Amino acid sequence: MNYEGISLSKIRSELVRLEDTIIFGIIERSQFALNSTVYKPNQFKEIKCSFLEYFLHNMECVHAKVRRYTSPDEYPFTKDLPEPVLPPLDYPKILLNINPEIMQVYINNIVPAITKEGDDLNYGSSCTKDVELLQTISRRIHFGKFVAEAKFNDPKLHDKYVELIKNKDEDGIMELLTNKQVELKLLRRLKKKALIYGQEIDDQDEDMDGDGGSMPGMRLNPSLIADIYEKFIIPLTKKVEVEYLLQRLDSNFNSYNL
Ligand SMILES: O=C(O)C(=O)C[C@]1(C(=O)O)C=C[C@@H](O)C=C1
Repeated sequence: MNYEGISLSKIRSELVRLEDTIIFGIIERSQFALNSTVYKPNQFKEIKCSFLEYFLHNMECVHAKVRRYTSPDEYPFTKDLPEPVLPPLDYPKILLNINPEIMQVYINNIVPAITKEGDDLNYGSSCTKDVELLQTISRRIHFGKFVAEAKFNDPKLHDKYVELIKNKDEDGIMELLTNKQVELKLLRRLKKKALIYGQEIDDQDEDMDGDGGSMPGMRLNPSLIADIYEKFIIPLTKKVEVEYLLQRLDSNFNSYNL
């Protein structure tokens, strides 16, 4: 993906599109039990790390070979990955990967909130869904770098950001980049989307006899997605924005050319 010339409104529309992928990812993962075995090390013969890390590392090896992690919006969760077999592309390399923190939040807070406790032995299926969801959440959160660059380039705010960055004023940067109205709109939209996407649609819901029909069943609690965004996804995106901006005036910093 090429980010040159991309505006804050275009970046926000990509964040809106990613919401749909995250909601469906959550619905998909929630059909399996918590399966905590897959998140603990040394559970299976010959696998010292957790089954999820083993699964992720194997997938990321293939993706690294096809240059996935040279793209500015893709970060791996595991280390010791092979070099790409494709020639490198000329992207600025920003050293800002909060995937270790995203992984902790995912295992300790998100999975327990979206699944039922217990073990249904669907380890491979659970991890397939975990990997898809983790990658999308990570992409969404690291998009904070583009949001931050767009805000830094806003002529009305630029000088203020420069001053705050020079003073290393993290709280001031956080306050300036926060847009409560955008956050509230986002949380309202997520509740609506979760209500619609989370419905069980079956033939019996059709109101053929005109008696008003019955309420459709829900695949998840409609406020769950908004809660996850409010408690984890938005704060981590803002953390990425602050960390990006704190590096923004370093002499060796290669910014995105938005
Ligand atoms: O859209 C923005 O301005 C962002 O910075 C992104 C985001 C978010 O994570 O959705 C984060 C901080 C703002 O307060 C509003 C929304």
